[in-house]
Amino acid sequence: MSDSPSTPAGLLSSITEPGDLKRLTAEQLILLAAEIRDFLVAKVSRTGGHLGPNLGVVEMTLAMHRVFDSPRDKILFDTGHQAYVHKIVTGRQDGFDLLRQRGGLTGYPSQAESEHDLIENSHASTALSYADGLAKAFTLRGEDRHVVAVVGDGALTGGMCWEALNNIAATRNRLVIVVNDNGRSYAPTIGGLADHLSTLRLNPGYEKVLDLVKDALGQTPVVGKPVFEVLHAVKKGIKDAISPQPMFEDLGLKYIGPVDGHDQQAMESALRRAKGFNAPVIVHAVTRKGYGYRPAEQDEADCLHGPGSAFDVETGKLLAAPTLKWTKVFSEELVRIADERPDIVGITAAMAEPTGIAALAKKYPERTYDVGIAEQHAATSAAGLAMGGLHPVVAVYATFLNRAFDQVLLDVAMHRLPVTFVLDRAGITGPDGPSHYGMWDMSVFGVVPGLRIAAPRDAATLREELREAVAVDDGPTIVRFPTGSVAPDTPALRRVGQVDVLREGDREDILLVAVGSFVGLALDTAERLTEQGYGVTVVDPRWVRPVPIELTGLAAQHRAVVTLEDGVRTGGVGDAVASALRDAGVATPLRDFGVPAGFHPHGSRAEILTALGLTAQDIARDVTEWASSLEASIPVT
Ligand SMILES: Cc1ncc(C[n+]2csc(CCOP(=O)(O)OP(=O)(O)O)c2C)c(N)n1
Ligand SMILES: CC(=O)[C@@H](O)[C@H](O)COP(=O)(O)O
Ligand SMILES: [Mg+2]
Repeated sequence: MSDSPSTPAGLLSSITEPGDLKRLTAEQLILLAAEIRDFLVAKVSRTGGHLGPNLGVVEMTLAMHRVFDSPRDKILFDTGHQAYVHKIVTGRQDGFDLLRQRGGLTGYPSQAESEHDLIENSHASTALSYADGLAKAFTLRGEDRHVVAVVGDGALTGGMCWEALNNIAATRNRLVIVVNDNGRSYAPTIGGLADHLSTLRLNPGYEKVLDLVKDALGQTPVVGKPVFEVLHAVKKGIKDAISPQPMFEDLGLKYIGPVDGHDQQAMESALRRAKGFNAPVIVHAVTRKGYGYRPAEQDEADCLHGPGSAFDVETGKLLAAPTLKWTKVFSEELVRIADERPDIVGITAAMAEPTGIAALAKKYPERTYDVGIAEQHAATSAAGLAMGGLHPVVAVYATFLNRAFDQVLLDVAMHRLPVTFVLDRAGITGPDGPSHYGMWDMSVFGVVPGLRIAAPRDAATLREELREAVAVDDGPTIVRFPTGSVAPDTPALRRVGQVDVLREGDREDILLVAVGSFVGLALDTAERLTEQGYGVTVVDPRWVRPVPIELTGLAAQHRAVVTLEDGVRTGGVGDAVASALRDAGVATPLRDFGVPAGFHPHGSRAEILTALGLTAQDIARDVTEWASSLEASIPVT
């Protein structure tokens, strides 16, 4: 960047690396922040993405990159959805036209994109643990490098943060924790911690008062120790009077704040002081989610946390016509069930609106619990609720239940407790990338003794299987469905025990077992196989783990079995069906189709499934090739 920065209009285009920020004047930084906000709104309004969180961290991110030296110093983002500004100032402005699209920028930090990025996992409450380890490594290797971790007030409600803080407080490593306190996850952040932070947040920045005192004292001739003692006494008095924050200091952590996170100079001053401590320190920044863009600031639901697609810049409203979403079908049925069943209670992990629990909270606030971003606690708290005679419905995104496996296994299932986990965004989701794919549950939780998993294929079976799930009183259940618009209802021709027969061929050549949202794919595949001359039966087991025993009988009547699931193949439903056939002595050959175990790049759900060969055309081709290899056992007329 030239020594004399370009005209204000082109400031942003002149920023190609963090070093370019260090030459800007205070006035230019204000102009740059405005340009960045315009850039964020312009780009995200076309692609969708996490607008609210990123509008709230503009000054903070600029300050971090001016005070610290990335990538030598490491700046970590908890959850990572608020790293767009970081990407903008680290040479990736051009990539925002393809944000969250296949082949384009990811919506989270990405090591493949930049040496400035580290944490790629979009699951909350991990950054402080990474930071603890990284800071220890720098210290042990004798490297004079700082670690900065940005953690939101929502993420701070996650237990891992407190495990990390407990360890960090026992070190003297160079670690600056920036608490980005905007008072919200999606909705206002809940719990005692949130209340404590708001106590701090609502008091005037005692740091400002302190600076004023310092300035005043500074005019007198420096008298050394007595001045420091006076200053310290004043600071203690101010602290106790204005912003008691023993929580962090009792942990042994230095605390700076609350600081106005939109005051560039104040943020830089706080970060420079924190950097100078050369020890763990918390900088408590108070920000506003959606800051600087009225539709986001005024969005009471979630400050335009993450519009999923293009929206109108004037209003912030999505441009796409609304469709019936799986979540809404669940939400409405849950309220109907709650009307009939006073023992039904709902639990959300800081995602009441996105998971549909909000409707229950609206009608039965006393029977709905937001536990914060705390899925492990949600599962075991649900176990407690069940021990108390209630039937909890825990609604989370499928991917986030991964972290509560032990709780589901031993706190819920081992006690045979009636808890229903409703997993939204199950299967391949898309734009949020691999740490958001809900592809593991049917495999991981499929091994839990006594746990039953339902995978509805449409709205009618979601309602039916949700009711069946909450009727189970001797163990946990999972009901899982994908992101997006609900599939059209596919009525069954008949039901064999638990299993719905959806299509019958003129011969019993191939039994196609379709799991949940893959029923449509299975029916399309069946049509293609029929054109090849095969007789194809399509069935939906509905309850997929444990495998319904009727499948073994149906398999024995056919020459081949094919399974299709929107979940990881390894240990998935296909493997479970194969195991059941072996146990039943049914020798019918089986071919399973599912998501290969791996971290598949982001894109649209359709693009990713196509790339994985999970299309009717690809599957029919593969099945035909496979069947011909079996030849004698599957004659084609
Ligand atoms: C384990 C986990 N649960 C839920 C989510 C979904 N989620 C994404 S961002 C978010 C809110 C984060 O709030 P906060 O940490 O305060 O960051 P902010 O968006 O306010 O900047 C949630 C719940 C997640 N990413 N990870
Ligand atoms: C960062 C995060 O975990 C959520 O904000 C997620 O991006 C939301 O996904 P949906 O858009 O599917 O609700
Ligand atoms: Mg927040």
